[in-house]
Amino acid sequence: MNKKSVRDIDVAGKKVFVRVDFNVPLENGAITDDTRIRETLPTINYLIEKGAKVILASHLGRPNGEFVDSLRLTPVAARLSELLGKPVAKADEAVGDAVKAKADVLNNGDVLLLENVRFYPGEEKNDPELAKQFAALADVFVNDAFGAAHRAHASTEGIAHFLPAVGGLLMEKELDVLGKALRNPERPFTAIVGGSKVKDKIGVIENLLKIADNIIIGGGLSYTFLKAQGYEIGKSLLDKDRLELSLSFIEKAKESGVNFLLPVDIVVTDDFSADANTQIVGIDGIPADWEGIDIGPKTREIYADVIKSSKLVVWNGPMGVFEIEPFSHGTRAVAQACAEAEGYTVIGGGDSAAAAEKFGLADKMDHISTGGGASLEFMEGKALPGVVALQDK
Ligand SMILES: Nc1ncnc2c1ncn2[C@@H]1O[C@H](COP(=O)(O)OP(=O)(O)OP(=O)(O)O)[C@@H](O)[C@H]1O
Ligand SMILES: O=C(O)[C@H](O)COP(=O)(O)O
Repeated sequence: MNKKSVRDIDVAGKKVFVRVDFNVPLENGAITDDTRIRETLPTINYLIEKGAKVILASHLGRPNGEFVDSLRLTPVAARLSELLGKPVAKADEAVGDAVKAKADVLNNGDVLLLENVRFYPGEEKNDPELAKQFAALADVFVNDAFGAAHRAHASTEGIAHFLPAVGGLLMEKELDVLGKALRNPERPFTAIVGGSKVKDKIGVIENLLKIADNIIIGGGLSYTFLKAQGYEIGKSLLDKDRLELSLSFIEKAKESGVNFLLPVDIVVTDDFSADANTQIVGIDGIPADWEGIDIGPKTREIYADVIKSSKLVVWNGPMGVFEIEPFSHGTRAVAQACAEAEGYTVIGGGDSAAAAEKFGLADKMDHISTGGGASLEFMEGKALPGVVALQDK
């Protein structure tokens, strides 16, 4: 990282405002995956050991500038306290006199978690007034929220204009791993792009065409590419505004010698449910009233071979509707191949990370990013505002 990190500054006795990404999945108020909390422990423990007064801030969900009780950070404070093995004070607001009073009585090594920063309309607007109020709570700003680094918000970007600003250890790790992978990739470098949002993934494919040796396309994304080549895709997902662009990627890959892999067979279904009828068809055999839901067995084999013989694999987006068991085989095969690959495997957050976890293969991957959208924007080659705002080394 060409930005200063928490290791480059003196934090002893200082109040440190640490922006973390504790945007964890909740079900009936219980945290169902605490990865994002666990991944911030190195930074928090480092600050505790150095005698800093740690003030943590995060968003949770999208409350749109209003106080929403179900999106309070109370369960997160409890889980963090368990993980740290020490009490974590919790504020019911993120700014104001009551919060300031709580911050002012912290002893060295104490931890305070502020309330959800998105309860304030100024957060997502990057309002300098709100950023100033956050800054007034502390002496130093540490950004460890890689998952929110693509957002220019008051607690991720704005605050950095009012306090000395450095990166946390998770931020440093994410940028180093993803940066090293993409800037100087070990070859063959294989990028796997799946999922359902064609619009969101187009940018990443465009950038990958410049750096990858193999690009594997799967999931809902594939059908726009198949349709662009003239195949019938039935009721499968389609982004009809991006047909030409998809075709141009296939052409560009040919010109630049990139191996651009699309499915050769497909699992199709007549209904989006576990007990629906399914068939395996070639790409020229999708029935007009059925939809593609997973990659077929031949495709799985081809993709797995390419993945296993790669030196670097970066994966973003499932190969099919893996949440429904009969349509999970393609994603499972790709996850298994990543786990078995000799090379370095990086998962770009979001659903692919959830899939690897579900199949019990997460610990076989070399790096699972805590950023979904953030890792995607990073892979697109875009600057992340939460990183740009930090002090240069
Ligand atoms: N053939 C398909 N038809 C419809 N939906 C699909 C298909 N293949 C995969 N999906 C769905 O795509 C969703 C994930 O798509 P998305 O583009 O959000 O990827 P992602 O990996 O979550 O991205 P991010 O990592 O940025 O969060 C999954 O819920 C999956 O069920
Ligand atoms: O989950 C994420 O990708 C981050 O926490 C950012 O959340 P957002 O998409 O609501 O800004």
